[in-house]
Amino acid sequence: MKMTRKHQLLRPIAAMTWRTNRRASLLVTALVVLQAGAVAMNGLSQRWVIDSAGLDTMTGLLAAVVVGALSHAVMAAGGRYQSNLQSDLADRVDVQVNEDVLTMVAGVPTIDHLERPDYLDRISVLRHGTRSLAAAGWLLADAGAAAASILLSLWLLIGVHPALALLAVFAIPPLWVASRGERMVRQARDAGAQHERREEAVHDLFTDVARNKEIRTSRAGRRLNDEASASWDAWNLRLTNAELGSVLWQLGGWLVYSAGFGVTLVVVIAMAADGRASLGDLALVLALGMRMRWQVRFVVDNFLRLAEAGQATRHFSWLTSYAAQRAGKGTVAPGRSLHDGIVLRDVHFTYPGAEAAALNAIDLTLRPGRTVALVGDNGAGKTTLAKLLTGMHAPDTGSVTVDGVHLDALDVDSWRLRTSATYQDFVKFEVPVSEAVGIGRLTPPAPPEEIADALDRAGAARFVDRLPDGVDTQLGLLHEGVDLSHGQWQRVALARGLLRTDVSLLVLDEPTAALDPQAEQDLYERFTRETRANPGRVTLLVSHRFSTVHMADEIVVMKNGRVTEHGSHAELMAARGHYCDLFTKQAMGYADAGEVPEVGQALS
Ligand SMILES: Nc1ncnc2c1ncn2[C@@H]1O[C@H](COP(=O)(O)OP(=O)(O)OP(=O)(O)O)[C@@H](O)[C@H]1O
Repeated sequence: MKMTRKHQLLRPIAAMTWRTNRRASLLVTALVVLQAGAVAMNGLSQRWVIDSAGLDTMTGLLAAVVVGALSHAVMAAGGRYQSNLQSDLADRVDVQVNEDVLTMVAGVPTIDHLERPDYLDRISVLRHGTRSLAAAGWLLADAGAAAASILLSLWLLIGVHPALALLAVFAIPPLWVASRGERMVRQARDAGAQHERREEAVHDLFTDVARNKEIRTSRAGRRLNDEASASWDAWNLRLTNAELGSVLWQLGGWLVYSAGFGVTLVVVIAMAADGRASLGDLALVLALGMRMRWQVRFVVDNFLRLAEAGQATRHFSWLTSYAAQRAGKGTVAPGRSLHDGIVLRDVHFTYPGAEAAALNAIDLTLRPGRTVALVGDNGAGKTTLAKLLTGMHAPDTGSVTVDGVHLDALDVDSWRLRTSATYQDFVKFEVPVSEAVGIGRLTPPAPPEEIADALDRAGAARFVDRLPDGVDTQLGLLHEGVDLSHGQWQRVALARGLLRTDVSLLVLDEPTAALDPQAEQDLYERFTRETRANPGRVTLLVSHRFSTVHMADEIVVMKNGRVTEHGSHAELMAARGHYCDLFTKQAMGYADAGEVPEVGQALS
């Protein structure tokens, strides 16, 4: 990673630390600077003490003892106090960095980063590394102070004999091998992120009631766990090997330093023996040499931790620039009422890593005031198209425009204000019913009458009235609430999607998959009537049931990512194509079961 990028990130981290606690930040900075001088002063005082020992005057000895005591106090007590303060500050900044990461992850308008394994790996490594990232500024300051202290020590050593500067050369191998070892560990950690995610995902399977049922039935629990554990163990072995390799390299580096220090001592002892150096000089070299070993070690350790922070820093920088790149261009979405509608021109889209395109050459105009039904077999591309329209994905080529403005040029928040959607993989919010529905409002809280209206339009009012506390009933077993049937949960999700009525685009992606065909048809008829009364809105109904969408103003049939038929029910029936074929089969089936009586009329 380039230094400039690191600096770009260190600045906000430093600013966050400063904002968190100014007094503590100032105190720690002062202690860092003091520490840098204390080591050299300590060595120097030892020389003064020894050199003053033979003299008549006590003043020099006293001054040396005071300097020595002070520097020792700064190193011992100050060091501990400083590290406690630093750790406390880093903890608080960690919370802030974590929040920033989550805000960025959630703030990226598209969802590609949540579907791509390589991006998920980066986010996972970053989320595990926020603590080291938060401490990065102090690590750098400490390493800088230690480096300054080493230079000061060197200057004092050169005062004894210039050749003693060679001790600095022996400090290079430990630094160099530390960097090499760190690279090995970092690569192993990056490579293992997917195993870590997998292990976590498997553990989640065991604690989630809904998924746990399936695992128990299929008795797949042990196998899944064994597989995830095996892949985790393999990665752990690789990480342990890398860490062991790193330690061996460091051991080699320290052996070189120790040998150099030994040679230095022999030289100074020889100098003292023939009178070219005093006993004080010998004490100084001994003290500084020992301290320098400690200081180099400190720089190395900080460097290793800084490199770990660097790994998180790289991913943080990536996320920051990715989020900035993906941010809306700032054009505010056109007014609530659409005029020209939403136009897709030659839209192609392939999921990252997928071989086949999910959408292929889509040309479609969704006109305001109309309900458009999107039908097709499983995997036809219906949900993908819905996700493109709500801005979750951007087309690879082609364009999506809203009243003539390109969707990727729109301010995403303003477009989200104009859209509402219910997806087939809805969320079961375990909160009171009113909140589970009220979350659908962008500026909470939702007034009770709006919630009641949404529940009514979603066909949920009746069963909610029967709940122990009506709309105040706590949902879900997690908080000792009431669990609902899957269809009831789906109706609550639908009410959430229907809460906002001032939208330009309403996407209902199989919102009724858990309901019977008759209930689905009733709801679809209602949405179609509502949209006709709302001439500035487009409602997109996604369904794989051909028989329940015949009332829509337009029906779009999709197959293998392409639009194969498009028109009104009557037009498509007259064309006698795929739609006519499947509609007839499905409608007949339901009519035989007496579920969708209107279908008979529609067929005739
Ligand atoms: N996140 C994803 N990553 C890779 N491929 C995906 C992803 N989501 C969907 N696909 C693929 O894209 C194609 C279209 O999927 P899509 O979910 O849009 O179909 P659909 O018509 O909504 O199907 P269904 O009726 O089953 O919901 C499928 O081949 C599917 O495998």
